Amino acid sequence: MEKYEVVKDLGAGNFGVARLLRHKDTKELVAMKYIERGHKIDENVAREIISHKSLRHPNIIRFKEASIVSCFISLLKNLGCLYFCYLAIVMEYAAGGELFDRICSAGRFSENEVRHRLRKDHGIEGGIPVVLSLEKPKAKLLPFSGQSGEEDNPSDYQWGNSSNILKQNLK
Ligand SMILES: Nc1ncnc2c1ncn2[C@@H]1O[C@H](COP(=O)(O)OP(=O)(O)OP(=O)(O)O)[C@@H](O)[C@H]1O
Repeated sequence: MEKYEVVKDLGAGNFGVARLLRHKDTKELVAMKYIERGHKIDENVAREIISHKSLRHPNIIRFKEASIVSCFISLLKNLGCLYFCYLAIVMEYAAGGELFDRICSAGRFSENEVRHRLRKDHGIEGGIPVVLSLEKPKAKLLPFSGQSGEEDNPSDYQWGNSSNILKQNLK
């Protein structure tokens, strides 16, 4: 992980924080997600990593690598140190931000826009019935590589919880 330098914090989720990093040699931007863990990665996490690693699709954020990082934090007055251990997952950076924020600022998307997005980004033709049957998607989706750096490209965003938001708006 020494090959990356920190650019900025991206945000925090339920399980950890994400940071934007730059590869020191190639200058490639990546997102790194830190999840606090014990010494071992249990077999469920290992299975998640293996399945994410095997996903290769232009609409799915690309998994790059994972490793364990650890640090000691000194306590005051020689009380000793605390040891923290994190699972660090390096993945493709989605430069366009959160779809959730776009929905919030747009208020709601028109049916045409939803249809267009589902067809373009998810490859879903019969859009709305399929969205209504979706629970939270298992993977974060984006249409094409998020590394274009084009902040204004509405395609390069995280879908995260968006199917739930769409469900609420379409009721
Ligand atoms: N690959 C990425 N590219 C760009 N930004 C990202 C990426 N992954 C995470 N982020 C940013 O970091 C924030 C935290 O991400 P994280 O995946 O930890 O949580 P989340 O998706 O918001 O929620 P949850 O914990 O339920 O998965 C996100 O809200 C997003 O803004």
